[in-house]
Amino acid sequence: MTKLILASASPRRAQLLQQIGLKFAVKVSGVDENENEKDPARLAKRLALNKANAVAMQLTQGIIIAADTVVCIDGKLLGKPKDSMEAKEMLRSLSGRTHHVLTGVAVIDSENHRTLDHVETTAVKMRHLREEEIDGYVQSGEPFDKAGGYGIQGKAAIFVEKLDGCYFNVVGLPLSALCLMLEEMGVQIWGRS
Ligand SMILES: Cc1cn([C@H]2C[C@H](O)[C@@H](COP(=O)(O)OP(=O)(O)OP(=O)(O)O)O2)c(=O)[nH]c1=O
Repeated sequence: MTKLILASASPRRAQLLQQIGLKFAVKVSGVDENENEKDPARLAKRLALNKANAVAMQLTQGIIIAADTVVCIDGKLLGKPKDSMEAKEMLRSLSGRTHHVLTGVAVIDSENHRTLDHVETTAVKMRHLREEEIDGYVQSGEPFDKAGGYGIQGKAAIFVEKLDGCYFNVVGLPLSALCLMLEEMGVQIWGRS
């Protein structure tokens, strides 16, 4: 059976693959995420490809899965906040408005380097956030390893009013799109375990 390798340090991505019953190994790419690209979709795609390629180069067989999630509002990219002040600023900018979450996904067959990529976009509308809610949320520590400074799967669930698109894409891996890519790569999704 073809081996799957998740090129990610994100516990969320591992959990999402586990949720759909896939068995996989984890190999962290360690790629530098500082790319000089302002277009959100191009950035998410490039970083996903960089992560997948970095791991594919170290292997001779197996299908590599990598992803990168970015948050975008008013054409501005929001990465992971570096401190509380930045986390609060991000949340204030998302308050009462709709933003977009884009996840770039790359799937590479390390045997022949055949590559598939995809960018999935989800629109997320947050309700108005009161200043004390922003403070409390930032104090919880949840924002810091997450693009846009929030995790929809955690306490920030109560901030989300409406979502248009794939929920799992916001958490870090668009599962339905990913499975179509894996099938295109010849991976059988059902009956693997
Ligand atoms: C918007 C949002 C992002 N996130 C997370 C998903 C990603 O893990 C993270 C964005 O950072 P990424 O750089 O995409 O991923 P990562 O650094 O966590 O892991 P790796 O590069 O090794 O794969 O933000 C949530 O968990 N929930 C959310 O609601």
